[in-house]
Amino acid sequence: MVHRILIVTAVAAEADSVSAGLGLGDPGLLPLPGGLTLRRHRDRVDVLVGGVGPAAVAAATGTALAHEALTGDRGRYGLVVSAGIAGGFLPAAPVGSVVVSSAIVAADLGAETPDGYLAVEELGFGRSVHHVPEALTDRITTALTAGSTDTAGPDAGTPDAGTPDTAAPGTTAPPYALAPVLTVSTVTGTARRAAELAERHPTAAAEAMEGFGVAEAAAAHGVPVVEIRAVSNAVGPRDRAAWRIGEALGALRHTFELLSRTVLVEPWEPS
Ligand SMILES: O=C(O)c1cccc(C(=O)CC[C@H]2O[C@@H](n3cnc4c(=O)[nH]cnc43)[C@H](O)[C@@H]2O)c1
Repeated sequence: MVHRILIVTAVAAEADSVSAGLGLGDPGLLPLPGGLTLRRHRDRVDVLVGGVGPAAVAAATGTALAHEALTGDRGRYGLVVSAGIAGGFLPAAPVGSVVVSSAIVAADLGAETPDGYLAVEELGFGRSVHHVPEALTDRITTALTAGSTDTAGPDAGTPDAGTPDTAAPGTTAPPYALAPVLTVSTVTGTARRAAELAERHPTAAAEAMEGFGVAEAAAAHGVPVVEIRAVSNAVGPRDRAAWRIGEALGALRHTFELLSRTVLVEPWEPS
């Protein structure tokens, strides 16, 4: 049996981009407890607006996962995806590019001490990292690379391919990076904080506010999880006017267009 896929975003604009990219037509609307609504596409892919921040989205994702487990005809979801826009660390993730998570990291779940930051593991409880199965990221990056070479020539699809043109669907595919994505409860707004995070997580390519919450809920239900983010702004000194939300939403849509031809048609199932 092929399990459904659950894609969770923070806000409706992100869900609209994902849904448009899927190209599966108008979804059916399925009310869930807690005032949530699942957008069900062709009985295969569910898109959920889960709210901003790790706590809201963990509650929403947990509700959807429990609902499927208790009332669904397929037992459980086969895959959960945390999707949306994000801040990007330069040079790995310029505005308009996409980051596929190799790991989902709670970057502020721990304790400050006079000697520096301690993650929860170092405090003796909990976890701050979810590793994403390589078999899953391989399938995703293969699809994105194929999409890039289809439409944009040999350099597209590599992390250092540079800032793409505005990502209108059907034109240049966004370049991507495969790297850890950080989850923060507070958007980084200073160069000092950005440098702290980069020092602690030198391979991270993006920060957003939901991935770890989605991952905790997915892990509690034994479902694999990946985070896919389109970069709207650089991580650094706050400049909200510089956020390129339209460009990022276009890249998000294009990414799901590419995935819907492959990964989301033949869903990855853990062995
Ligand atoms: O105003 C709009 O039209 C609009 C459309 C789509 C999304 C938004 C958001 O504000 C989404 C908030 C969401 O974005 C993530 N995000 C984006 N950049 C960063 C960042 O630098 N650091 C942390 N998070 C970021 C985050 O996941 C928020 O949930 C507005």
